[in-house]
Amino acid sequence: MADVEVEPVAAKMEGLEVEKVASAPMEKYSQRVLVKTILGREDGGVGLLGQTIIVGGWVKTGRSSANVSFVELNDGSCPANLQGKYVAALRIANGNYVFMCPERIVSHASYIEVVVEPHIEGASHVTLTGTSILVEGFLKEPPTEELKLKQKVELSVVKFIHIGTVDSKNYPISKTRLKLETLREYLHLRPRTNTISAIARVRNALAFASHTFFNQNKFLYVHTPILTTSDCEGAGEMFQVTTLLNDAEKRKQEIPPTLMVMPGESQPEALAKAPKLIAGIPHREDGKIDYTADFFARQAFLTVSGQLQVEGYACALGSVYTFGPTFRAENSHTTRHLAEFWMIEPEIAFADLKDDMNCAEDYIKFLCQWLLDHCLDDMEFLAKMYDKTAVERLRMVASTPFVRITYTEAVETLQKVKKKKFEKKVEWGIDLASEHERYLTEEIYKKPVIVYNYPKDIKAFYMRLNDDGKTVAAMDVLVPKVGELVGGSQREERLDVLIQRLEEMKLPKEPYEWYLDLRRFGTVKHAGFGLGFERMILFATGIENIRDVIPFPRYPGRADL
Ligand SMILES: NC(=O)C[C@H](N)C(=O)O
Repeated sequence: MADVEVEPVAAKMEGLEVEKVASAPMEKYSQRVLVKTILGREDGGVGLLGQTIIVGGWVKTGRSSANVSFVELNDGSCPANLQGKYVAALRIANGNYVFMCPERIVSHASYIEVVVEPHIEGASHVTLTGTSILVEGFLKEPPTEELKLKQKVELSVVKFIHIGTVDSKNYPISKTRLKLETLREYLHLRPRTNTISAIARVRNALAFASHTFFNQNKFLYVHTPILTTSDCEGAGEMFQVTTLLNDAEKRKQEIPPTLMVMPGESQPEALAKAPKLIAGIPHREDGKIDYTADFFARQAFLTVSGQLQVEGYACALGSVYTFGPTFRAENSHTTRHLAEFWMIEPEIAFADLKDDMNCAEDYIKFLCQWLLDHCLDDMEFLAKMYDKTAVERLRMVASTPFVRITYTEAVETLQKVKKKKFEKKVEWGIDLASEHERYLTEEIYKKPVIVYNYPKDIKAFYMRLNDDGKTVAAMDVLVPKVGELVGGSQREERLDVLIQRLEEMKLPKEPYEWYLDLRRFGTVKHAGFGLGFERMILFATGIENIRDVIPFPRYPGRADL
């Protein structure tokens, strides 16, 4: 509830019945009522007639003539929807009603008309797209029956509390429909668009749903580090951390010896060359500055996955998960890769691959159902604009058992495909490419597919070796539109086998000593997976490019803003 209850004086002035008005609460920490608080009510705001309220937002579109001005005010609280828009519409007039886009607004209380008498100060400054306004007015009934069909309440302006003008010639997003690609140039302004704001709400809902799912199932949320020396995937796709302390003076301090690894060099090779300090800067024996040791004279990287660390917590607390940004230094320019992306990684003690697959399937279904229950307006808007099948897909995924096939079966199935020629030939042992993954889910099974028991040579060292000696207990969840959504495995809990796997893969043992401890001291079978959060949003919304589903995408060449 608001601490400030505005007296409905203006309503009285209009001769409205104001004895019994429900109140539209102001935001607790903001000086306005959200449009959603009014229009999101079941009665479309009727119970609030007579209330004096303050709304605030940014003008979406506006028009004015000699005696009529009209703007749509977007406060970001409501989804655009199929019938119209959840925006406040401002009309400055004392004459007849003017509709902005009547055909778009059908029988739905999706925006508020805000009527301003011409004498109101500021009335002529509020129509430009991008203008911010905070406006006080009272809710009244639209004057005609026809209008009442379209909206239940309108706001009659008493005064403008704030007007933030806009330099409209230079406002980059003043056009109503800009391509998503163009909007990427304005990452700071694009959340004002219907699409990006809908995606932001879907993203928020999926994050909340994730925490809900894992907490309901008694998983503990663990924060794993961003800076680490552990290469979880052992693939060397890590970004290195350097400091801006290039000034030798600043470095004239005792810096401990460090391990130096140059590109193309193994850690043992690097170890063989003892480090030297010259003017406080770590130098290699060959005289070159050791730029790799720039995290206070040690190496550090941005994490590729929180898995290894979260395993430590699983091996103490049972079921845990981590959720945070992860980084991959792949020079990928596809629509499905980012250099910085978010991953949700549950890890379960006393669990095997089957438990892992069950958990992943239940979790994905839960997310889909959550969007249907909590975000349908946004989902329908996105479906209408970008992918007609998106909502249907959510319903299908939420209610249909996923297909489960081994990698070997997947390869055999793909080899039988006559209709399509794959760019990459399907042979046992290959890493399935996106074209194969999508063919399985979109053409053959038409639903999510879990492929498990992959060849050990294409998977990470930590995955449990199967009895056949050729495959590991890994699983990927593949979904239509996206391909791989989840990757996970049962972990190798046997110390000797794990050491052997590290050796086979020519990975140094030393950096993983702490990880091996988890097998030395009270090892248990355990399993986990990682769900690429942005890929989940792509899959849910049908948006084509992953750069549009994260607020500030980072990809090769793009880290500004
Ligand atoms: N937690 C996981 O199993 C995810 C896996 N480490 C990956 O990055 O794909």
